[in-house]
Amino acid sequence: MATSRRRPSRRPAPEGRRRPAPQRPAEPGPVLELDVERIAHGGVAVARHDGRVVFVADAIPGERVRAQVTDAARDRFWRAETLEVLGASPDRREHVWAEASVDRAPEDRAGGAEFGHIAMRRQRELKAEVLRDALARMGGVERDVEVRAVDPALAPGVDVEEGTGWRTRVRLHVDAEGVVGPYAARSHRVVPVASLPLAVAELEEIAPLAGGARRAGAAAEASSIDLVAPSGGRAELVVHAARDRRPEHPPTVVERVGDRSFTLDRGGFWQVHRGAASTLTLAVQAAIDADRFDPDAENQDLYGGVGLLAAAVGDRFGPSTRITTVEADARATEHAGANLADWVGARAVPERVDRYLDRLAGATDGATRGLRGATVVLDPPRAGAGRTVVDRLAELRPAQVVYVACDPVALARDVATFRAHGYELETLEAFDLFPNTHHVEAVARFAAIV
Ligand SMILES: C[S@@+](CC[C@H](N)C(=O)[O-])C[C@H]1O[C@@H](n2cnc3c(N)ncnc32)[C@H](O)[C@@H]1O
Repeated sequence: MATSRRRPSRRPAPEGRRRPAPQRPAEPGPVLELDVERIAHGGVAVARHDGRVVFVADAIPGERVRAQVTDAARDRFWRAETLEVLGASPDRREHVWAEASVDRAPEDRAGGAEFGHIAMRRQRELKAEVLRDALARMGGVERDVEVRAVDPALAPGVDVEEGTGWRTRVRLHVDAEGVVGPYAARSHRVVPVASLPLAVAELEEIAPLAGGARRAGAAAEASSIDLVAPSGGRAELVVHAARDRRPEHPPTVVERVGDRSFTLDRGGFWQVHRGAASTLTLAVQAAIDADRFDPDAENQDLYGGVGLLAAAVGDRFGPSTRITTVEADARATEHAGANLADWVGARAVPERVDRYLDRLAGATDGATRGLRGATVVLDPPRAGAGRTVVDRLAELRPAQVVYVACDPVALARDVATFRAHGYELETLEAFDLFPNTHHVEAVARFAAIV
């Protein structure tokens, strides 16, 4: 039922869509009472109004909510934000982050904790549902999957029960008035906050929150502040100006995973949850089928970062295991080379994965034996490996591919491409590496069946 209209707000395209449709200006619509049916990819729930799908934020399947339509520009679906919960789910709880609570006006809700109002067990069930649906709809695979909490033994200091205290990297923004905070959900408006419950304790201590920004040295020209808590060193606060260039020799930090140390640029990629690197190390090691593993084949760690997963493979199968880690970022590759230096069989190649595979496919000089019999670990960014890379990789016929995925829809698309090449999804594990958000990490194994 339509009762009122509110000011327009800019909405990002739904996550997981590879190429967003050309941006249309959001058109605010009515306030509706909605019965929420199920969860969708991207952390929003699905309801219907007059036969039209409405994606509604901050709601739980089974609830009845009063919601403001914030974008009614399309015929096919609208977007809305919960204003009031009229019939609460038994899984609704007080938000773990007061500043992200549904009790606040939607434009004042801090972003980055869009599941924080849902009981942890239900959060994981919803993530499993999204993964299952995506695999069925886009990957053509019916697969039941459980999303598992991080083992507390792998994540010291993290409150696994509450899903708090896990973020080792946080970016805060600084607006024109010098206000420091996260962006509000679904916008680029900076929201001042008094706490960062998802961050590890060391970061909460040094974060310049609730008016402390200028004290902490956020100069007038600062545009963002990065908080970094490496496991092998002190937590650091880094202030960036809008026109900062990446220094030629950026400062480095050390991360420890079991007995290993990894050096990386302070602003370089590292798995964000305090227990993520260990969880993925164990998951990748477990996913590799030892019967299909050949230590002398041209094994690959594609999208390798600073060599975390190449090390996982080597630690399982021995230091003479041949493995090439391929990474587009030259600095990360340099670190990977050094991090894996004590390994006879490891090398690091600074190249884009698509070009690297093209080169392998074209090699006719005997310099490579191709990927026949090889094991490939594939850990692409959120958009997934994509058709070009999966086509090329599958044509090179590795024995098995262990795919680490942080986006269910991108994974499901790539599943379909692998299957079209005769690779079947054999195993699938999922981990809650981003508690209180909608994100989920999956580790899948594909093997050539034809
Ligand atoms: C999800 S991270 C995984 C890194 C590493 N496996 C780890 O767990 O630490 C993805 C990595 O892929 C790199 N990357 C992004 N696009 C790439 C491309 N086209 N070719 C090679 N590497 C790429 C990024 O720089 C990033 O280090």
